[in-house]
Amino acid sequence: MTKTINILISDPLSEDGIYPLLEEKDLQLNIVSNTGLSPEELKAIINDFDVLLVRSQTKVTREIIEAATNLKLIGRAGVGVDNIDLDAATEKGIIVVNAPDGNTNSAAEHTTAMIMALARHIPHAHMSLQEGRWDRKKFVGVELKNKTIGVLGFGRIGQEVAHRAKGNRMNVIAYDPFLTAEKAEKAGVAYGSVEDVAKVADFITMHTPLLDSTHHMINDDIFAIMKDGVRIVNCARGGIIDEDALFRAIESGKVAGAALDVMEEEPFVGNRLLDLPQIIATPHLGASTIEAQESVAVDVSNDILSYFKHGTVLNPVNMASVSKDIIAKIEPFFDLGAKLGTFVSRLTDSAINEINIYYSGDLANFDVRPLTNNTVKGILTRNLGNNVNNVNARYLAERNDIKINEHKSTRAKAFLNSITVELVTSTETHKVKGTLLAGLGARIVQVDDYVIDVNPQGHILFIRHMDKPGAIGLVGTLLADQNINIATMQVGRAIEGGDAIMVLAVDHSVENVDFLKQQKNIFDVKSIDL
Ligand SMILES: NC(=O)C1=CN([C@@H]2O[C@H](COP(=O)(O)OP(=O)(O)OC[C@H]3O[C@@H](n4cnc5c(N)ncnc54)[C@H](O)[C@@H]3O)[C@@H](O)[C@H]2O)C=CC1
Ligand SMILES: O=C(O)C(=O)COP(=O)(O)O
Repeated sequence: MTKTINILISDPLSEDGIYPLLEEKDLQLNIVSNTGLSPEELKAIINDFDVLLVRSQTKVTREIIEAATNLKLIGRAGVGVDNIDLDAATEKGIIVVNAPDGNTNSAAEHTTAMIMALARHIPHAHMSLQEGRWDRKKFVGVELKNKTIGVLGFGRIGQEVAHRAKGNRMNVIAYDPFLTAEKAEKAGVAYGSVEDVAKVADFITMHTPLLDSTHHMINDDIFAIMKDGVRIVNCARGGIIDEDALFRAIESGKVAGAALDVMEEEPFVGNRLLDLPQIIATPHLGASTIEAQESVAVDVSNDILSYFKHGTVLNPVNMASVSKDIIAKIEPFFDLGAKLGTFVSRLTDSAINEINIYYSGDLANFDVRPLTNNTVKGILTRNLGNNVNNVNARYLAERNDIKINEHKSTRAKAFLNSITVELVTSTETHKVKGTLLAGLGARIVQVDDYVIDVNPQGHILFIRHMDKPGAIGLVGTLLADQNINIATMQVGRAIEGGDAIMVLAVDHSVENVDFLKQQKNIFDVKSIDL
C-alpha cells in the first residue's frame, strides 16, 4: 500500500498555485491548510507531517524541527529562507526548497513603486487629501531622472530594479560580492564597494538576503558617509538596515526619506519609525501579487512532487543545486552510486578517513554533487542507518572527520561512464567500480584490483580466499548444506595461486557467515544486501 504523504500548509498560499499537488494522481497526498498557528500549536502538530509548506510568516525554528520526527521537506513559497533554521534542517536530513524566480518581477515592481512613492510623497499626499486638505506646497518631490541609485545586492531582484531605474533615466551603481567589471558593463551599471555606493547615491535600495554578513550592513558609519538628503529603500529584509541608526539619520536630516516593505520585527505595527513623516511603508507586500503567488506555489509544489517521485529537486537551499538538464543526465546513476557506497562500506570495519569518488567518461562533464551526496549516503548508511540521507550525508561525514573528494576524468576507458568509490582508512584502502551498461543496467565491474561483472542487486556474498583447486566447489557445498541457493557466481584473482575473490548472488540474505569463515583457505566473508 502506498504511504500517504502528509503536507501542512502553514501560511496563506495561492490555491491556483498548488494545483500540481491538488491534481496529483500517482502519490497519495493529504494536504492540510492550517494558517496562523502559534509556535506552540505548530510544535504540537508538526510530528504528523512529512512536508511543511511556508511563506515568511511561519518561523521554522530548531525547536520546531527537532519536534518534527517525520518531516522530510520544508518548502518555502518565496525566496528568503531566514525564517527557517537551515542548520537544524540539514542536521536532521530535512531538505529545504524555495522558489527563487517566481516573485522576482513582483518584488522589483514593488521596489520601483516605493522609489516613486518616496520621491513624490504619494502616500502622504493621498492621506492629506483624505483628511480634507489641498496641500500642494508641502508635497514637492524630486525627479528620478539623472539621479544616482545605489543597488546593494545585484542578484535577481537587484538587477531587475536596476533595469527599471535605467528606464527612469537614473544612473545605477551597484555592489555585490559576485559583481565583476564585465557583468557590470554588460548590465550598463557602475560598480564599487558599499562605501563607494554610499558616497555617491541619491537613492539606495537593498536587495541582499539577510545573512550574518548583511545584518546591519547599513549602520551609523555608512549613514555618516552618505550624501545629505539621501533616500533609502528596503524591500529585502528588515535587519539589513540598523533601524535605530536609520531613526537617527532621519532625525538629523541626513536621510530625507525611507521606504520600507520589511522591518526587523514583523508585523511591524507600532514601530516608532512609522511615526516619522519621512517614512513610507507597506506590510511586506513585495511578493504579494496574484502572479507571483501563483508562480512560487507552482514551483515549490513541483519540487515536492519531484522529491517524492525521483529524490531530486530543482531548488534546494541546503544542498547542491544543479539544473534540470544536469539532473536528467546524472539521475540514472543515483542508484548505482548508493549501491557502490553500500558495497564498499562493507569491505572494511575500520573507521573511514577519506572517501574518494572517481567519475570517468561523459559523467565527468557534469556537476555531480547530488550524485556524490547519494553515494556518501550509501557509505554512511552502514553505521547511521536511516538517519542519513542525501541532504545530511556531507554534514554527517564532516562531523565524523571524513574527507570527501570528487575526482573527474572525461577520458572514457573500458566503459562510457564509470564511478569508482574508494574508502581510505588508517589501515586499508578499498574500492569498488560500477557502470551502467546500455540495455543491461547497473554492473559492479571491479572490487579492489579484481575485475568482475556483478549485477548490484539483492543479496551478495563477497568471499576472499586462496586461489586453490576445489575452493569454488567447497563454497558451493557449504552453501547447499545451509540451504542457500546461488543465483550467479563470479570469481576473480590477481595471480594464479594467490589471493582471489568470489562474488555470489544468493536468493536470501545470509546473516551468519561463520560457517564459511571457519574454512582454512577462506580469509574473509561479507554478506551484503543491496
Ligand atoms: N519584500 C518581499 O516580499 C521580498 C523580499 N525578498 C528578499 O530579497 C532578497 C533578494 O532576493 P533575490 O534577488 O531573488 O536573491 P538573489 O539570491 O538572486 O540575490 C541576492 C544577491 O545578494 C548578494 N549579496 C550577498 N551578500 C551581499 C553583501 N554583503 N553585499 C551585497 N550583496 C550581497 C548575493 O551575491 C546575490 O547576488 C531575498 O533574500 C529576500 O530576502 C525577495 C522576494 C520578495
Ligand atoms: O520571497 C521572499 O523572500 C519574501 O519576502 C516574500 O515573502 P512572503 O512569501 O510574501 O511572505
